[in-house]
Amino acid sequence: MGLIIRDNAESASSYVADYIVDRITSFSPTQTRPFVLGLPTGSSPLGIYKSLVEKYKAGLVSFENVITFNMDEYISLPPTHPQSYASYMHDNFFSHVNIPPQNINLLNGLAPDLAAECSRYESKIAAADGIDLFLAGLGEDGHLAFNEPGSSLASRTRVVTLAEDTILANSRFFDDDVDKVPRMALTVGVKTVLEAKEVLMIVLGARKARALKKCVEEGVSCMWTGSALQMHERAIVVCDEEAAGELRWKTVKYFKSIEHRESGPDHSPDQSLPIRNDLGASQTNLKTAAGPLTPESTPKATATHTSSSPISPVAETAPTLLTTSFDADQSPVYTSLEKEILAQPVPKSHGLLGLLGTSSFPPIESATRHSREPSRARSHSHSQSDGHASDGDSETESEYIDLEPDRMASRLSDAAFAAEALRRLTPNPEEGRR
Ligand SMILES: N[C@@H]1[C@@H](O)[C@H](O)[C@@H](COP(=O)(O)O)O[C@@H]1O
Repeated sequence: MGLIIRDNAESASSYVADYIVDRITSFSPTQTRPFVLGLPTGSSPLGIYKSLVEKYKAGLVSFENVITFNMDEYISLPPTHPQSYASYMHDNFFSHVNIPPQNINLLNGLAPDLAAECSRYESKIAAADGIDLFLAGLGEDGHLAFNEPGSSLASRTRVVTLAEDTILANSRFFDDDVDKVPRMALTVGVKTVLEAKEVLMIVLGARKARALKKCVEEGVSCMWTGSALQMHERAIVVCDEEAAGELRWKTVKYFKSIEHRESGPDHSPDQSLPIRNDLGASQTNLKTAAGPLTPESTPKATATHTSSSPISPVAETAPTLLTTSFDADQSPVYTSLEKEILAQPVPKSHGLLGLLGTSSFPPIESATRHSREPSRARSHSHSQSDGHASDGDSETESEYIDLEPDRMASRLSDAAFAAEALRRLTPNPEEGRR
């Protein structure tokens, strides 16, 4: 899972809008091969819709061959109700762009058979060959779409009962009257979202900080269904500084650093946008653990090994070392990050110690009287208190230090080797200086 942190809601929204436009245009959708976009509602995506409308009006993107599937809808609100998600989508997006009405898919919260409505929706997504990019928001209680705490991570489109927290949070759209908020809804399932080829989640504002922390830094849990994105191989969370407010500094530093490392000082943040490449129109961005690759940072016509496992921020650094790209002379082609890593001195110690770097450990020191004394003292007082003497208890402190090399050398059968061992195992010279 990638995490993009922007200073404020506006720049986070603009990042997402740029990302979506880039995805659609690089896909080059046609009537027979449309781009399938999953869409959310709520206050968080409003800036994204505004920006998409502006880009459409500026001629930067067309929605003519885009099919949309919305995530959820309240049960019992007619589509014309100002707070229905159908109205929301019409007012904020659909009525401002060139998407054909037949390409718009919304759940019908008034359907006579709600279970059949849910099956119809899943079948229609499947018939469209799945969702290419699912844009999502995050509820204050960590919900993804309307998958409230406790929802199965294998859930599909279905009828749900809203949690009290959600009813309270969404009452702001219903004149702050909780009684006006519908109690039930239709929602795509967690699995429906996870089956999208790519997922982008927008998270804005301090009131989402706890949920974001739960979803990014803690384990995958049905109690915070947004955390399920950790299991998606192409999921990116885009948040503002306020939403990032409860993340650990280590997490923030890590995700910001990999963005910087990929873009470098001469590149703008837009460098993190998906690549347009010549590997085929449907080729999605080759995103390494260090963030989406960029045209400049990726040599043309090279294949890059990518990581596909849901891994922790710390573990994610490792796969970036394994680019398997070769130029015409069969020499490896490294990214700037890999060159940086390869330029680092090779650790001198062995195995795991070497991987961790020599500076992580203090130099190994020989045992001294100072370091042995406490354990001896503990052992001695213990034997006195319980009244049982062990073998070693009859030894004095100086006997213990002096006799240890003798005992080890005497176990060697080869006399010459034992003598050599004895010579080496003489007590620490520091002992004599004390
Ligand atoms: N069903 C929607 C969710 O899909 C959305 O993610 C959430 C967040 O809304 P907001 O962005 O207003 O906080 O709101 C509703 O509950």
